[in-house]
Amino acid sequence: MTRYLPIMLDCEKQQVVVIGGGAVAERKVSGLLEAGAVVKMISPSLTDTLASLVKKGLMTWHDRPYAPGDLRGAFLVYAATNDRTVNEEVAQESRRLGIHVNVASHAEAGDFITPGVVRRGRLTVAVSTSGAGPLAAAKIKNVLEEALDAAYEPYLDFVHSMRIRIKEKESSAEVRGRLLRKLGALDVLNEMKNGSFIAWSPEDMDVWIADHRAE
Ligand SMILES: C[C@@]1(CC(=O)O)c2cc3[nH]c(cc4nc(cc5[nH]c(cc(n2)[C@H]1CCC(=O)O)[C@@](C)(CC(=O)O)[C@@H]5CCC(=O)O)C(CC(=O)O)=C4CCC(=O)O)c(CCC(=O)O)c3CC(=O)O
Ligand SMILES: NC(=O)C1=CN([C@@H]2O[C@H](COP(=O)(O)OP(=O)(O)OC[C@H]3O[C@@H](n4cnc5c(N)ncnc54)[C@H](O)[C@@H]3O)[C@@H](O)[C@H]2O)C=CC1
Repeated sequence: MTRYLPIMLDCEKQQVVVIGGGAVAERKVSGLLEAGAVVKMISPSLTDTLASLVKKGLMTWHDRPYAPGDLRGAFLVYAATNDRTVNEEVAQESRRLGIHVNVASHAEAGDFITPGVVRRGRLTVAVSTSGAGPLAAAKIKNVLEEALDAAYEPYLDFVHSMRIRIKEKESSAEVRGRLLRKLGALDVLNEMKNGSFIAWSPEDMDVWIADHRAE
């Protein structure tokens, strides 16, 4: 069994080449655009949704089959045609160029796979079965979708602003560490869940910081 390394990759403004324009490519593109990637698709046909993304200028499309040379300059590659041989060729060219590649038809030919994803603002939960059962991954994802409260989004926005403020204000690593640990223990998530949370002003944040600097 391949033990994949889960990492969070910053794809903002990075060019990603997707070969094939069917239902699978459409799903991969939706995740890529959400992550701010610049998508270039090469395929002799497109789903209606992909065609409308092209029309809106949200991705580019080359209306032809894959040809060697198409992957040059890519940050990542997705081989998502319904032709295993073509996907294989795409994987080989990616390898030669040292670009990581995802192969939709037979994952083992590529070197990364796509997890099911749940997002709540800054929170990302990714589910993978290491390729054992994509539908099982989707079902587990749905369980998490139900379980993860919408309040995680404002909660993490709050944690983020507090963390930035603490890092700006505190030059001592020891005090900073103490404050960040106390921030982690602050129970504002429940207040957000039950609607009793009152937003903190920058002054409120500074008062909390001053009150919690000491051991
Ligand atoms: C290995 C992986 C590689 C990759 O795609 O990156 C892969 C591979 C393959 N999937 C196949 C089939 C299906 N995949 C789905 C759905 C999803 N597949 C996804 C991921 C992955 N699929 C990666 C592993 C993830 C993990 O670790 O668990 C999800 C989670 C994420 C996403 O795609 O965005 C998304 C659900 C998202 C959601 O709903 O939220 C459905 C259901 C549907 O289409 O509705 C079916 C049909 C039912 C079935 O076959 O089970 C086939 C067989 C092709 C054939 O032989 O015909 C292969 C090829 C192979 O097994 O090598
Ligand atoms: N990884 C995953 O999540 C899943 C993978 N699959 C696999 O992925 C493959 C693709 O699935 P779908 O998108 O549903 O197929 P599809 O038949 O809807 O789309 C295939 C696309 O590839 C294009 N294509 C064909 N030859 C090409 C070439 N030489 N160059 C560029 N583009 C080319 C077609 O024009 C079409 O747009 C399936 O054959 C299956 O093996 C299927 C389901 C889920």
